[in-house]
Amino acid sequence: MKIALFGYGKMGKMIEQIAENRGHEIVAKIDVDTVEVDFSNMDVAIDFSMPSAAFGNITQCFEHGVPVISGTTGWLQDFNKALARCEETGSAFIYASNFSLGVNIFFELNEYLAKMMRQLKQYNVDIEEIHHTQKLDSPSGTAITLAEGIIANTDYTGWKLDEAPKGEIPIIARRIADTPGTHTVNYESEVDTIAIVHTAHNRQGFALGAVIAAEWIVGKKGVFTMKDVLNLG
Ligand SMILES: NC(=O)C1=CN([C@@H]2O[C@H](COP(=O)(O)OP(=O)(O)OC[C@H]3O[C@@H](n4cnc5c(N)ncnc54)[C@H](OP(=O)(O)O)[C@@H]3O)[C@@H](O)[C@H]2O)C=CC1
Ligand SMILES: O=C(O)C1=N[C@H](C(=O)O)C[C@H](O)C1
Repeated sequence: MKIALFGYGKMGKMIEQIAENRGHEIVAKIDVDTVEVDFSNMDVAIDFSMPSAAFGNITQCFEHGVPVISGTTGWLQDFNKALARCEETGSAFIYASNFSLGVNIFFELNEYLAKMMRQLKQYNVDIEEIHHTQKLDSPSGTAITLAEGIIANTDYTGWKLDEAPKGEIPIIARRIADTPGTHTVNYESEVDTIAIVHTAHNRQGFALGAVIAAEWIVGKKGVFTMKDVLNLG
């Protein structure tokens, strides 16, 4: 498979290694300085770039009929517009705030736990995410997906960074050098705490998930999620 990498930073480089080990060819490494892109020579694009660049990269690929795997976080204000462009152009798209198998299982666990906690008003929930200090967006995309999973299954109506009013979920974002990504969902009562935690030890899980999604999407049309790719839920 011919893969174009939009964004050749920490994740782009890790995806290159894993894709080549699985027999794929990297045909383009598109970065902030790239002047011209040859869209005719790629089977699939994988975008791990920057919040300000993701929407433009993704929609350019759609215009050229190239399916897109998007891992960039922090651009969700344009998400619905991207979905509409995908449908209009007859292209194919997967966005995931986190491509690792472990986190996608964690997302399922989070929703299952939220359903059980719905009636237990003595517990208050919060989410903590810890990432490396180069991270541009806050809270993390993964923390937002976790919050959305709780909101869909309880009476919580929204989330806020740091302090949140009653009925909304506080998300605490910490930045610590060299931390690939740790997410905790905490239910606190006066008598105890129930916590679920996912800790990434490195970036390999994110990159492998993105390459597996790219292998899966070629030849398909429409908007999909990692649940489709991994047959979860
Ligand atoms: N969904 C998931 O599983 C995961 C998502 N992520 C997300 O992926 C994104 C990238 O993460 P990471 O690799 O760590 O970040 P890096 O900062 O290491 O890499 C981002 C790269 O994008 C480049 N870039 C800037 N502008 C453009 C542009 N217009 N087109 C293409 N590339 C551009 C940057 O170039 P330059 O440095 O020259 O500006 C840089 O090389 C982040 O949003 C992060 O949150 C990260 C890990 C897992
Ligand atoms: O920027 C990162 O590094 C990561 N970003 C994603 C996010 O915002 O959730 C996924 C992962 O946690 C690493």
